[in-house]
Amino acid sequence: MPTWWVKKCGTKTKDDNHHQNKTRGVINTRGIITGDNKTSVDPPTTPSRSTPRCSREFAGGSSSAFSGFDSDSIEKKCHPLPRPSVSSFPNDHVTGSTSGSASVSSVSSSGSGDDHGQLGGFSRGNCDVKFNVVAVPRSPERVSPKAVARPTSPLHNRLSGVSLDSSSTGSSECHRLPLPPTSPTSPSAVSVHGSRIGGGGGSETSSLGFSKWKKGKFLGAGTFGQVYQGFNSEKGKMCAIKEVRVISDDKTSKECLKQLNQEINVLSKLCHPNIVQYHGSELSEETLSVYLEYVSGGSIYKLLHEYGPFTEPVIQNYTRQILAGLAYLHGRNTVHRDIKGANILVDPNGEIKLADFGMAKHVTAYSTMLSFKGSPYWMAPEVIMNNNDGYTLAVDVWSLGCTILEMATAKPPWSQFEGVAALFKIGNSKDTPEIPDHLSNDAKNFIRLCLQRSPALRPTAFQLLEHPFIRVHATRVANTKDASPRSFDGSCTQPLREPYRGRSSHENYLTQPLAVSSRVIKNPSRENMRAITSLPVSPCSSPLRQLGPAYKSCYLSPPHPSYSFPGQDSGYNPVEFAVSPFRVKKDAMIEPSSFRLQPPNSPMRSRLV
Ligand SMILES: Nc1ncnc2c1ncn2[C@@H]1O[C@H](COP(=O)(O)OP(=O)(O)OP(=O)(O)O)[C@@H](O)[C@H]1O
Repeated sequence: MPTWWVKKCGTKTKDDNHHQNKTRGVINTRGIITGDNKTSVDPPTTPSRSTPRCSREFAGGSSSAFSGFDSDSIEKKCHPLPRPSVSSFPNDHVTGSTSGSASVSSVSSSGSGDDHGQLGGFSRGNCDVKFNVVAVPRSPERVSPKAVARPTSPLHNRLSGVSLDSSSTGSSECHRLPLPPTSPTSPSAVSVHGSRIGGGGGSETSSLGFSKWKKGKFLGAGTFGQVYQGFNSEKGKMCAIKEVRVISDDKTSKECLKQLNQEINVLSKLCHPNIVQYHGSELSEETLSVYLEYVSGGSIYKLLHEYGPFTEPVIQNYTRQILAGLAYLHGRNTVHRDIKGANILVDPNGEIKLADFGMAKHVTAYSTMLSFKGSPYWMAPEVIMNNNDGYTLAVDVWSLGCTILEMATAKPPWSQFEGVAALFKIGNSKDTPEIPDHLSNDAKNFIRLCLQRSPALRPTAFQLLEHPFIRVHATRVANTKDASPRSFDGSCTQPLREPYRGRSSHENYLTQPLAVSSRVIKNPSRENMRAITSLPVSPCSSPLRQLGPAYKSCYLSPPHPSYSFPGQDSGYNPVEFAVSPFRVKKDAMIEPSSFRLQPPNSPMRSRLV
């Protein structure tokens, strides 16, 4: 074990943990909601939410302002829906549009507009394929091929009044267009924008220009939209279609669009075997749809819910892959901000796919995030105690530690605490979550490293790839002659695919992280953290420090899972977060009961008001 692991570990004994546990109070569970089990529910036919279920941010005012998509950072730049751009594709890319339709580019995850260019050289099958958000005509008779050549096009009239300014993006590159679904519920999706989708299968647009992608069964509802299976009846390929209804004068819709747009902006630049692949997006008169790689196994949360805690080899295997995805993401100075079991998908071969990038954010060397985003139980202390200090990529490392505990126990850490009590415990105590005794020393050490309260002390995702807990497993996989997946026990799953051009081996991929442009991000030090503290004041600070007006319009992330087991009072109350307003009042720190339960069908999961 490298010495720095030991140094960083801040070795804790079992007794320490035991002592910490004794100091905790336990607040009972008040209810359970379904998480991924939402899939069994019929999808809503309308957005129906009068308020966002959860925007997962505390940034003031952002929930209602579609202009200025992201109010969370000091960058203060928008995350616009892409604006129309000239369509200059060859024949196989665009076959029709209307006077009211537009091909619009999706660029810039954060408005910072820097280093994404480095993605250009990477490819994973279909990764060189880019798509646009496409405004689709409402009815077929309005299709006019001439419209395709327009240099600009008005945005969808449903989005009038909504700032979709993308001037900050500075991109005018043309993207290939996605295949829109033809759906019984989406009669407008008749304009065809041919492109490859789902792994470089070439154009899947019929000669008539009609999409072969059909919206299929409802997979589940997230905070900001519904997810359906998509099927191409010609190719037999599947995708996941994430959909948000477009209602221009509806705050919920705006918030959902903002969030989905954020996801498009980030995902469209990523290409990695452990990150759900973005295929394209499409704006119709009624919906904004995002086409994603379909991952049929469901989320880690769902697996935990159905099968119980994972064994250590599985945890090792999954953690290695999550880390690989995170290292790639962080190498692009992008932070996920909502790492948790519910946002990590597993394919039938046990391959991990990070998903749900609605919270993801690009950070630069000169900026950091100051808003309050994420899911409470997986949230890093510095996020909760966001007292103008800001935070960086290390928040994902903390959340990874929480996710490992989640995999080991089928509960998130701190689940014995409710609402503000949990936030307080994470943000304002010196405790660390209990680490199950049955885990190996390597696993415990790894978790402790991730859960160091000081973000500066947390290893980076790159460094963690070298940890014995990961290395042992990675070596075992690399040495496996028959690399095909044989079992689901974590010991013999498919090795990571070659993700980048020019990289020759899995080992190489694991051990040679991409260049990180920011010193702050690559190896956050105290010095860097000090630099961060000099940044402008956050519009929204910690809910534990200042329970004032700044929290109006701020939202907490839904802690998706309903971890509760027979005879077990976890204290983790998903209802609080999943369906009820999460009200933080001045007395909330003292009186957790100020979190009020809402009717189960309440549209909003959690919200600070
Ligand atoms: N690419 C995908 N392939 C298969 N299923 C998916 C895919 N993306 C999402 N899902 C499923 O769709 C459902 C909704 O996912 P979504 O990411 O919108 O929200 P979530 O992560 O469940 O919740 P939240 O947005 O509140 O974090 C989940 O059950 C998820 O497992």
